[in-house]
Amino acid sequence: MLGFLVKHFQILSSTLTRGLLSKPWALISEVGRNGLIKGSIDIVEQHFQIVCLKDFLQNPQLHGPKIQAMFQWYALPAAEPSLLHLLPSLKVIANGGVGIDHLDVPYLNSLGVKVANTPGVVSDATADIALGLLLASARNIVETFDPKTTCLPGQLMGVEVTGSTMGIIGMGNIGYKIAQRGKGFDMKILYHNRRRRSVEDEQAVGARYCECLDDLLKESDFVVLAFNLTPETTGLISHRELSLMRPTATLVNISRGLAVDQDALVEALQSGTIRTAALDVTEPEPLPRDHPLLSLLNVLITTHIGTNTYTTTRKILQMMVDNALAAVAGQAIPNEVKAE
Ligand SMILES: O=C(O)[C@H](O)CO
Repeated sequence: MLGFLVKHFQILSSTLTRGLLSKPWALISEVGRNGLIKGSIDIVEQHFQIVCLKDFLQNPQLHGPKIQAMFQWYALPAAEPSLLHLLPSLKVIANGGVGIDHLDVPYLNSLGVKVANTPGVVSDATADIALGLLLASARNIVETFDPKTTCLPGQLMGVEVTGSTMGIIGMGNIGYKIAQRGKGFDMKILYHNRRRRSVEDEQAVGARYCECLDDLLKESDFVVLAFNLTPETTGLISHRELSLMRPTATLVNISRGLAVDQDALVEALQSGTIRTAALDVTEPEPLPRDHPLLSLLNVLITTHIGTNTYTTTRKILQMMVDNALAAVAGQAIPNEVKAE
């Protein structure tokens, strides 16, 4: 009997040591955006004890000193500087997604907090949305989504995607995936990027490098923004750039709302300087109900859904966990974002 109890006590204590008790604490900014993260949160719970921001804020003294990692998503309450003093043991902010424009990396680093993101895994789903927006906008898919009516010949005419020219600004992982998809539509691909891609990369998708952004704007039927938001790219597309685009052109934005001067865009859409815009990102998100962009018929807006698939969300969460575990263990973080 004694042997039985000792054995079970050993099993129980080792389970507790490996399991619940040994799990580091993590603060999670929100659980449940569209239920997607909620459905995948088990990935985090396997390795961390989590406390939601809302619960944490009710009693910050309770868990604050224990929290070593913070899981963060764009468009959800970012790590407020005022929060950070409540988290003296914080080692890492593991961001879900590739854009980290909402985080002040040098400041966080100066506090001893590292930042990590999830490049690569977001690219396919985000490129799919870019093409989805492009197609929907070109062919009036949303405007004509009414099975009770028939569109007569000559009404709501779209523009041809096959064989058209797509200019991609920002040819990182996501931009390149967009180019691959464009190739499937026999599109002529132009791109503008800080660094030119290799000749092999260009040949694989038939892309031509435009060192001069103006050339790309003038020649493209579809201009797709796929760059990271930085001080240099903030407001990159404004009055002058829009005026260079074709009156038949569409602007697709899957970057960040601040990449575009929205007032200039409203004017360009109202005056027919460009045909349409299709935006997965706006500033702010969501737009206030009385925002002029929402009253225009030639704009299509989705709600920052670039990465919102079950498959991609799980991949993102797994990568966030791997980044956070490495940071907590004091190891090299696989996808640390270093201050420039
Ligand atoms: O930055 C990204 O990867 C996406 O915008 C996710 O939010």
